[in-house]
Amino acid sequence: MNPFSPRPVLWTIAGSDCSGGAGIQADIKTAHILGMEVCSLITANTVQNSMQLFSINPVEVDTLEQQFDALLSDKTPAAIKIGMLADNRQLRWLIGRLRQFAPSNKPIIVLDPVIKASVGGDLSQEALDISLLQQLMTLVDLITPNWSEAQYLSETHQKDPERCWQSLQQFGAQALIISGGHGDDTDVVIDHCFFAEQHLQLQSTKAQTAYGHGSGCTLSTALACFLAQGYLLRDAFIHAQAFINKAFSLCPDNSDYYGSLIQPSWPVEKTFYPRVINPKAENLPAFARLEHQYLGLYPVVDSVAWLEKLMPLGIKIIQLRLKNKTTAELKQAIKQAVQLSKAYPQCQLFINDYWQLAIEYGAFGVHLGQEDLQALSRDELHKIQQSIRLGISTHGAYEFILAQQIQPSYLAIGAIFPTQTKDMTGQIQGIENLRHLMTLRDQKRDQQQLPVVAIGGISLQRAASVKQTGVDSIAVVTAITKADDFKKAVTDFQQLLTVK
Ligand SMILES: Cc1ncc(COP(=O)(O)OP(=O)(O)O)c(N)n1
Ligand SMILES: Cc1ncsc1CCOP(=O)(O)O
Ligand SMILES: [Mg+2]
Repeated sequence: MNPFSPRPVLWTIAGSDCSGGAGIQADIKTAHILGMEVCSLITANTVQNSMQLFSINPVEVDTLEQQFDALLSDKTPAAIKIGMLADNRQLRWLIGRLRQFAPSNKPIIVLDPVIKASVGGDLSQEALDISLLQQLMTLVDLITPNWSEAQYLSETHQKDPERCWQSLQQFGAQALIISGGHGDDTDVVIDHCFFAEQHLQLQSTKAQTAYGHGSGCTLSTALACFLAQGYLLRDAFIHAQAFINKAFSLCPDNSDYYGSLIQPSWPVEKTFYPRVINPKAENLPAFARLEHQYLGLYPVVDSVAWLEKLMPLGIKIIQLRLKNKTTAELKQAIKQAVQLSKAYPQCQLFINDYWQLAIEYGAFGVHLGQEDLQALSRDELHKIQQSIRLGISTHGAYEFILAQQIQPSYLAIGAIFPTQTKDMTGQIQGIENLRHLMTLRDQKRDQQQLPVVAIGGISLQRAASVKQTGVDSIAVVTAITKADDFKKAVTDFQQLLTVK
């Protein structure tokens, strides 16, 4: 992060915890360390310590109203995190204010519906009206209750994540993250993330420490920060969980003293990232390896004619990416491509999308995207594993970690830069993110690391900065197919990629 570039603004609307661990104090520490500028609207000035909540002391709605107006004119929020609300007057006021945001300039809003203090005791002066809470829920992008709050809000009273989500969705919630940190006796913690039809689950090792005061507020604020910085929800989910895991790792083991969470730094190291729960990949053998770890230039082309022009140029990996073709055209092209590749044994031919045809005609491998993978059954994935190599597209940390668990032959990360070739809205990674993803690569298996390919908007000028991140290959479409002189473009890329 460049310390001189303006930081996006986060507003936290929450209570002050005079003991410093939770509430506004946790939010400010978290948002600051995650690169945000923080503004605070304090709903109550609580009196509490590590053992007990003594009093709440709500702030007048009129003060909150003045603060809201004062900030709106010069500290426009990229995100608002809502924590403790002290009474129904505050709740009603906030619903009214959030409704005034026009859809075009509405900030990301994350609601942490804190109802009980972790030291015990209700955090509201009066019981918050459940129907008002449910109205508030419809105005936010994400809610982050713990288990007891999720059951209360969803009126399910069961520890069943799917049922909680179904019920909250009916009340109008758009996305839900239930952190599994509270309650269970097992050594692992499962966190659930729901949005639309998706249910993502992350598994972490349970922290052996009593230092957890403020973990709920920290998680919720970290999520708001990552979302404000443009991460998709699935990536905000996994980064925020890694951030919390690292925070717990900094706290003393098995301490009797009930202390506050220690907010760590970002970016977070691989060891703190959770496992993605993915039954399809469970106990699947690793896919066959590529023949070279270092691959260099990886042209992705849309015809056999291009393969004919490029294969003789000393390329080690190439892809046939056919779109909008009839079955007959696909069969003919894939068959010809495989025949052609026999004359260039050093060149590993991948077929995009059409795994059955790639297997049928004996291609070296197949490249599949996330949607293709989701459509596959476990048996089909196993069949591909038995027959051919597999490359997988990933777009961000969640998919990168998920795809590594499948142990494919290589992984692609994209789009690194904006591209004209494919609609990648919301999925542009940038160099910094690519660099961080490279640190999340698994340990070597039999002396070899999983090869990583970068793709998307990579020109010759941009290739040097991509190479510096440590990727094993750079995949390009237009930098070759739209070059004035494709042979020169190939040579230039190859030179740049082979120089140490
Ligand atoms: C090397 C490489 N990386 C990514 C892709 C994209 O694959 P996918 O996500 O399946 O999208 P389509 O290419 O099918 O549009 C790729 N083809 N190659
Ligand atoms: C297929 C694909 N997948 C992610 S970006 C991309 C297109 C890459 O094309 P270009 O190199 O022209 O940007
Ligand atoms: Mg595809």
